[in-house]
Amino acid sequence: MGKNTVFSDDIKEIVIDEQELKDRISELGKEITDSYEKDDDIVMLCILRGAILFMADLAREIDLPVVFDFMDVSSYGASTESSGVVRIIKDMEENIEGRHLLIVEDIIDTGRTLKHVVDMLETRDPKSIKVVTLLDKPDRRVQKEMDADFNGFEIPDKFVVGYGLDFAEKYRNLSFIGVLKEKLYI
Ligand SMILES: O=P(O)(O)OC[C@H]1O[C@H](OP(=O)(O)OP(=O)(O)O)[C@H](O)[C@@H]1O
Ligand SMILES: Nc1nc2[nH]cnc2c(=O)[nH]1
Repeated sequence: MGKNTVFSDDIKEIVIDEQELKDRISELGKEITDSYEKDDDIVMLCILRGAILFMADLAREIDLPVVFDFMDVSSYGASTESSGVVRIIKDMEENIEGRHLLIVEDIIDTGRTLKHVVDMLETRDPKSIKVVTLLDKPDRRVQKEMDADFNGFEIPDKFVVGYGLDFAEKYRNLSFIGVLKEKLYI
């Protein structure tokens, strides 16, 4: 398991290891770079808190000038099941009217969080909205139309932690994506 030995006893399974994350994020950076023009005005919006590590690594693989912004949104609380109620805890700061918006998510699960964020930001008249997600759980989608423009990995219907994703705020600093042992959810 290498780093993060403090969590070794908690992990049942590694779903995506550190090298696989690195390689795919590098490819995503190229795909995103190729999808814009060199002089496009792009705001990269990190959806806190889960997407923070992905945003940091992805931004360095995008060969375009980008502006960073952050929005804190929460729907899971300390549970592994979405509450269905999406709360905006902190709005973004940039004015996105007439600019290209790239939303950076760690995971699209039911799609409720993304739907809420996209619907809200569309009213601010950006020139375009694209979404990049590291992980996608298509089997869990409630909001069927909520697919990303760029998608790192499709994963099965398992609650995952690591590389930004938490369970009750823990495990975000794991360098891989994994599944916890069942006893920890009790
Ligand atoms: O597609 P959905 O079912 O809406 O789930 C996806 C959202 O759930 C997680 O956020 P969470 O509310 O756990 O906040 P966090 O990123 O601060 O951990 C994750 O970061 C996504 O934003
Ligand atoms: N940590 C974590 N947060 C999520 N939010 C939606 N799905 C997930 C998941 O599998 N893991």
